Amino acid sequence: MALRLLTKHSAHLGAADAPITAPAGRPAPVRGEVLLRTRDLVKSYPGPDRDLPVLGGVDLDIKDGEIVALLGRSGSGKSTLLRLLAGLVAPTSGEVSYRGTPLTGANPGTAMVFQSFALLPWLTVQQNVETGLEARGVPARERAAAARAALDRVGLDGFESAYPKELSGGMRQRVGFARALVVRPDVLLMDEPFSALDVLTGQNLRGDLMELWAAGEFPTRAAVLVTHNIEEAVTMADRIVVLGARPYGHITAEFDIPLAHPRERGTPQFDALVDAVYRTMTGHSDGSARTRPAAKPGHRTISNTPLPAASVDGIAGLAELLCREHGSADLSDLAERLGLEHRDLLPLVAALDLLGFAVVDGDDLCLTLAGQDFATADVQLSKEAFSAAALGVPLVRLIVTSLRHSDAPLRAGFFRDLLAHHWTRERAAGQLDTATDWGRYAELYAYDADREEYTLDPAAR
Ligand SMILES: Nc1ncnc2c1ncn2[C@@H]1O[C@H](COP(=O)(O)OP(=O)(O)OP(=O)(O)O)[C@@H](O)[C@H]1O
Repeated sequence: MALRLLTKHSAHLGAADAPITAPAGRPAPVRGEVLLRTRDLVKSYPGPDRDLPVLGGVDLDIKDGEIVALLGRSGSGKSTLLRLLAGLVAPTSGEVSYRGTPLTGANPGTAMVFQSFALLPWLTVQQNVETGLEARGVPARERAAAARAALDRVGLDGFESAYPKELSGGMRQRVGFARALVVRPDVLLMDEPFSALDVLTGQNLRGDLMELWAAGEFPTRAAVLVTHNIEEAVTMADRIVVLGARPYGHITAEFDIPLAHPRERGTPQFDALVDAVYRTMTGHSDGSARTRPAAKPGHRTISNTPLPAASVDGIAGLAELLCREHGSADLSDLAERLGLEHRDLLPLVAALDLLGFAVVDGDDLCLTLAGQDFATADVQLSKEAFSAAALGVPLVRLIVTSLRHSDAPLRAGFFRDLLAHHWTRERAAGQLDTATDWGRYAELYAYDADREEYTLDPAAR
């Protein structure tokens, strides 16, 4: 379903159909003017015994005319930053301002599109779109016309009286976009808006939106997109901001994307940008002129070495694949051949790197000798290679040494609490799951899931 470009085809002529000029009461647009600004933005959430930092000292400007993509590993604070820009959560310290005025509540210049669509199931499509305007006190008649126009704009003319459950995922997200665009926000904030859609539906919606944007018919002045998908970011954004997670969310790199729209995957410039961003996100960038590489980790501790969500099976699968590729492979090629997104490979690549089984060299992932042993030796030797590597991982080592100093089994809660000094409960639990899987396979310790207890394997004494 293609979006209709209202100014050319619409039968409805309401407030939302007007050509894009400054809405009444707003200053006239100035290309490049800073619309949103954060300075030294810090956000922490309360932890069990101290505050857990999520974002530390973020300085970001969103300017008139640009689409900015926020990329970063899970937990780097992308969604938190978006919610701070929307004024939906308050900073712990530092400032968010809209057109020079510090926010004290919800940002009047933004509207949000959510991954989960967030439609109200008991309201019709038309009523869902009107909610945004209702909250801003727009009179009923004007509201109805603007909502119809916004629905037409996103290709949903004729679905006004349908309920969300009657629509496909792609159509529901079109309603999500109509609801945000109907208020003609200065800055549209999008939190992984395509990731709940199947690939083709997402591609179609993305293409339609970019068509409107390129034609200057998008009723917003700027947009911020949170995504995990590097190709999506390179397709849509004028600028990509990469957030790093250690020890808390901060900007590690920025990339300008100077390509004209529509952008084609597979062109050398497009692929080079995807690779450069990918290298930065995996922490192995020699970088573009604007890239600041992440600080080198020093001594490894549980606070600076989070475990990726990678199972032994997944790690072995990737190592075996590399063996079949004669020990190394171009990561972009590999992801494409496997039909994966770049991000799907990231935890496995991080795990191979952490275990010393592979190194990232430029665009290539290369097995080390230890990695070859792990992938090719018989089961016992492969386990031994894994066990030796796992003992170099701080959390696994902590569990083993704690058990060696204890005569009795140790509770998982003990390690969760230690991790919770540095990570949120959710991330601590995820890391402990990985450490459990790795240590069990390595025959370092056993884990009783019912009792939530670790016991040292006799061989590891
Ligand atoms: N309301 C909250 N209370 C406590 N911790 C929170 C809250 N919201 C987010 N966090 C924590 O802040 C960290 C950053 O979360 P956020 O959702 O912003 O990251 P993200 O980069 O968007 O992650 P993802 O890509 O997985 O969505 C996470 O560790 C998360 O558990």
